[in-house]
Amino acid sequence: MSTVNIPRLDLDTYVNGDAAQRKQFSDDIGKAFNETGFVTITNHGLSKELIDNLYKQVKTLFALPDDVKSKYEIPGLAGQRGYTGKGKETAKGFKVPDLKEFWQIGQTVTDGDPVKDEYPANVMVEELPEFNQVTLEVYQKLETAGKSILKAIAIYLGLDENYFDKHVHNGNSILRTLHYFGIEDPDSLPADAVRAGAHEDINLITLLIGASADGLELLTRENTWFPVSAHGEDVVVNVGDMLQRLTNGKLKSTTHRVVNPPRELMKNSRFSVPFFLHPKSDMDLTSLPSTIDAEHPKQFSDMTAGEYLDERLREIGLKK
Ligand SMILES: O=C(O)CCC(=O)C(=O)O
Ligand SMILES: [Fe+2]
Repeated sequence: MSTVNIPRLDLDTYVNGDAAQRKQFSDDIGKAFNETGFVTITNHGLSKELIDNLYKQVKTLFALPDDVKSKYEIPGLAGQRGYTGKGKETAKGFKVPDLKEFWQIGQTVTDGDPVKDEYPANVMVEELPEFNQVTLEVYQKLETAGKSILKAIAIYLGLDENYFDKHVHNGNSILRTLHYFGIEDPDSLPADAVRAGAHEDINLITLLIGASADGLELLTRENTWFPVSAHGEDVVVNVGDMLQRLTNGKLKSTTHRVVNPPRELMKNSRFSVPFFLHPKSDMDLTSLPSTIDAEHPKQFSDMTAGEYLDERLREIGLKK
């Protein structure tokens, strides 16, 4: 039997709870991140209206003609802002690109902040002012939820509750709106073409809206695929490689993928919106000494978040 512990946790019990509720949340998320690397979260601060409007905007964006979208595909940005077209991202170790197109929004930093010059400006969709406005609001709300989750994780790790704050303040996080496009003729595809090939996320944690649509699966410790499904507006949260490195593998960056639907449903699109919570590039990802002992020898080389991101963007074909 596979050990698949994906608890459904109420973030409000951490943010506004009493000491016992906060401790319970932190224990529960820590345990799940140690076993399976995934939880689902309720009361994350995004209303149903906001999520519905987000999806409305995302569908409108991807329905724009390809020549309009490609005007927002900006060379030199490694897909980190604006549009990335079909066939551009290939999961590490795969030959055939994923069956998706996406749009990425990054951090908004006020003038005068030292990281201002590190980040490219966001790309605005001229045709859809509401897309720009709604995605900015979603970015900020998911960032706030993510910061609270990192506080609970810090406590689980025996660190100061505010350990992550200075690293994620003005961090290099990305909101990705994703379209897995419909395929009219599945026979035209290479045999191994999938919506999203098996991969691990690069960042600290990922908050995903939209796993209510089928397709997302995680790889269990027994090497079997297990479907991840969220209720309604719940947000799925998983550990990324940066947090796994920092904790010497105590928190698991679990491999996941998005499978193709049955053949007769291949013509239907799927949309999803992950928020990849990144620290600033100068965060040291060297494993915490408390996570290294005789039973758990050091697994990873010492790197900063910026060095690690650069290496990974090259591996997935976004950076040349
Ligand atoms: O579309 C999904 O459900 C998951 C997307 C994902 O894993 C990713 O973009 O890293
Ligand atoms: Fe992912």
